[in-house]
Amino acid sequence: MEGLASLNAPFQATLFLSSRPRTLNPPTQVNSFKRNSFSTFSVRAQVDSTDGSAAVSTSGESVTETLKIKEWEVGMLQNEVASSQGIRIRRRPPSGPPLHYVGPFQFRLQNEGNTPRNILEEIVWNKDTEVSQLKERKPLSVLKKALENAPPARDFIGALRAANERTGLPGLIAEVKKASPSRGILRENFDPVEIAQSYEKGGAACLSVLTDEKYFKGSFENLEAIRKAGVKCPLLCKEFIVDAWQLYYARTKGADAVLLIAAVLPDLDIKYMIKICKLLGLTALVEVHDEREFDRVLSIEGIELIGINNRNLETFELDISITKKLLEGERGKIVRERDIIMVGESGLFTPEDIAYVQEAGVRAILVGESIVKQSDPGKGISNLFGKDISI
Ligand SMILES: O=P(O)(O)OC[C@@H](O)[C@@H](O)c1c[nH]c2ccccc12
Repeated sequence: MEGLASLNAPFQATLFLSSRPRTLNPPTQVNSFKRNSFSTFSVRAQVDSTDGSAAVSTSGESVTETLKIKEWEVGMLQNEVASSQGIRIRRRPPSGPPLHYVGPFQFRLQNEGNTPRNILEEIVWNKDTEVSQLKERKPLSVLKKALENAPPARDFIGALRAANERTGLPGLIAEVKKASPSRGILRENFDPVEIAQSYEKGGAACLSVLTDEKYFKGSFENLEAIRKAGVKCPLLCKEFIVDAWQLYYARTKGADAVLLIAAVLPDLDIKYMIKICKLLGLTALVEVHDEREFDRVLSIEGIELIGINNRNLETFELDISITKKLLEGERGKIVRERDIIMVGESGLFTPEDIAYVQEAGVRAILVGESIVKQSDPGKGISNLFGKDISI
């Protein structure tokens, strides 16, 4: 039978036999964990079983178990809300997939519901775990104190507008990027501060610094070091934000802007996070990849900066005509009327690419691979634009 991979019965069995009341079992139907088949029936089944457990349990472990089941229920309901907004990326329930029992054996079935369906989902699930661990070490109260010593936030959008006006070309957000899951290692000899300084000299308006370690080989140390080295370009913290705590964390590390990905965050989360960004002086770059995400984001009040990612983060497919397609017609008109700055992201390599996305309506671009791979990244900027934009 497929999926009995993580059967860890012998060890768990002792635990189970010694203290676990049988009535604590979460619903055993495997399908109930699948987002789309999460039926009212299965909710009721869990509630019944947890109620039952409360009645019989006196031990601490039972209470923990009950809480875990409740957390799991909330996680599933959050996924339902996200799904209704067309978000395909599911959030992992905080306590992980439910356990199943056969006699004294306890195991987890690997199935569609508890295995990430694509790389973006895997990254987000991993980030959820990572953030909950970091949060324990640095609770919000600690971060709020640390904010007092954070360097002041700088005007990210102002820098992009100024560069666009000065050069007549899209303002450049140059990305300090060592690797990516789709391209592997981009640069072996990677000195983040040197790269950042070279970008600044080459005429970048802002910088983007990847902070995800596991998939992009980035770090918050890189962000902090670049800020501390005196680089004047405002800094985007390029992270997978799943929790408002990360906004505070990014600010304490010297970020001036953060990325919010519409494929990951439901509308309410984006609205809430934009409010917190404003409180902290952070600029939010909200990223979209298709019409539905773009429409959702356009309906949110206070949006000033939207990125169109030409790369699909679920499949890695790259197509720069996405920027053009999304800015055609009514959406482009709304953007111009509201003076929203659009950023063309990913897959830009040549002066022709730049001209193409500029023609489509972007006033800024976000570029990593094509410039970070050059031995002199600052010169890479001149190659990208077909001219020196530092003067
Ligand atoms: O290296 P490229 O193709 O020039 O892409 C840069 C940037 O757009 C890309 O890194 C990116 C855009 N949105 C993201 C979200 C997460 C991780 C990475 C990204």
